Amino acid sequence: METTTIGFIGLGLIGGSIAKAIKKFHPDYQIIAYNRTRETLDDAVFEGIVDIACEEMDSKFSLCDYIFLCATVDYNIECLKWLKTKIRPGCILTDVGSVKGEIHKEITKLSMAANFIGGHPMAGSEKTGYAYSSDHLIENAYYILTPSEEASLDKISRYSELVSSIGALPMILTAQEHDYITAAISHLPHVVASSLVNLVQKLDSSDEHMKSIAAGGFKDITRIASSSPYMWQQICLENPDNISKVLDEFIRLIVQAKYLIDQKDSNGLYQMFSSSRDYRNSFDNTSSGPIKKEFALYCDIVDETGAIATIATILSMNGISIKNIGILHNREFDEGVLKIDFYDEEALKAASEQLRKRNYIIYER
Ligand SMILES: NC(=O)C1=CN([C@@H]2O[C@H](COP(=O)(O)OP(=O)(O)OC[C@H]3O[C@@H](n4cnc5c(N)ncnc54)[C@H](O)[C@@H]3O)[C@@H](O)[C@H]2O)C=CC1
Ligand SMILES: O=C(O)C(=O)Cc1ccc(O)cc1
Repeated sequence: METTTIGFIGLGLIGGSIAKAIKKFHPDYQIIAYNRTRETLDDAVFEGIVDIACEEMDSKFSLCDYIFLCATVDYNIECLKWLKTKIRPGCILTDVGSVKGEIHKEITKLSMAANFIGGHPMAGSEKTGYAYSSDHLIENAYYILTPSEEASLDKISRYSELVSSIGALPMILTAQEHDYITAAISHLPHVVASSLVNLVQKLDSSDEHMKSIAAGGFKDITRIASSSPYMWQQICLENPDNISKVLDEFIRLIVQAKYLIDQKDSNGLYQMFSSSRDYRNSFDNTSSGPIKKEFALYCDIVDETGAIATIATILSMNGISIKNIGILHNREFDEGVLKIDFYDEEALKAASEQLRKRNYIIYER
C-alpha cells in the first residue's frame, strides 16, 4: 500500500507541532515541508520529522494526500493560486489559520472548494517558531474544522479521523461561526492584553514602579501580549467585523464597570465579580481547548541555595520530566511555593509520591 504523504507550508510553532504529532502517531507517514527559513527545515530533517525538505514551493507537493498551510493567515491565502495547479484531486487541503472567512472566500473564488477543509487547533502559545513546537501541543485541544460546502463526507471524516488520531478533539463549525466565536475568546483577549500592557507603559513613571511591581494577576492576563505582532496584525485585518462587534460589547461592560466604581455601587460591584467568578469556575478544564489542562503540584520549599536543584534531581532520578518550574507568590500561598508543571497525570502522581516520601509538603489542586 502506498504511504500517506503530508505536506506542510510553514513549519513554525503550529506546523511543527502538527508534524511532530503526526510522526509520533504515524511514523510511517511521509512528511514534505517548505519553510521560509532553511535552518528550520534542516532541524526538522535532523530530528526525523521531515522526510523531504523543499527549497521552494516544489512540485513534490503534488504527491500529498494532505497539505497543511501553517504560515500566517495572509501568506496561507497567497499560496492558494500556486497550489491550485499542483494538488492532486483527492488531496485534502487545509490550513491552521486563526481566521476562516477570508481563506474560504478565496478558495471559492479559485474553485478549490472540493479539496478544502479549514482547520484551527485551539491551542498554542505566545511563542513562535519551530523550536517551540512539540508533539503534545495540540493534545486534548479542540481542533475546529470548517469544511467547504463542496468537501465530500469522505474527506471530512478522513480528516476528522486524522485529527483524533493525533490526540486532538475535532469540532465542526461553519467559517462564520468560527470567526465570531474566536473573535470573542481569542482575538479580543489579544487586543485587550495588548491594550493593558500599553496602558501601563503609558501610565508608568520614569522609575518604572508599575512595571517592577506588576504581579501574578497582571502577568497572567497579559502573557499573550508577548505574541507575534505580525501574526496578530494579520488576524485583526482578516476578522475586523467580528472583532469590532465583540469589542463594542466589551466597551459597554467596561463603561458599566466604571459607572459602578464611580457610583460606589457595592451591590453592583459584588454582582460583577461574583458572576464572572461563577462563570469562570464553570469552565471545563479537562480538555485543553482555550484553557489547557494543567498537571501541576505546589511544593513548600525552604529558601536556601540548591533547594530547587534538589527537587529537580529527585524527579529526574525517577525519570519524571518537568515541563515548567518556578516560584509562585500569591495570596493563596503567602510564603510562596514552588509550582511544578508536568506533561501528564501519570508524571504528576509519580512526582507527588516521590516528594512526599521525602517529607516535602505537597498541594495538588
Ligand atoms: N501561535 C498560536 O498559538 C496559534 C497560531 N495559529 C495560526 O497558525 C499559523 C502559524 O502560526 P505559528 O505557527 O504560531 O507561527 P510561526 O511564526 O511559529 O510559524 C510560521 C512559519 O511559517 C513560515 N513562514 C511565514 N511566512 C512564510 C512565507 N512567506 N513563506 C514560507 N514560510 C513562511 C515561518 O518561517 C514560520 O516557520 C497562523 O496562521 C496562526 O493564525 C493557530 C493556532 C494557534
Ligand atoms: O497563548 C495562548 O493562550 C493563545 O491564545 C494561543 C492561540 C493563538 C492563536 C490561536 O488562533 C489560538 C490559540
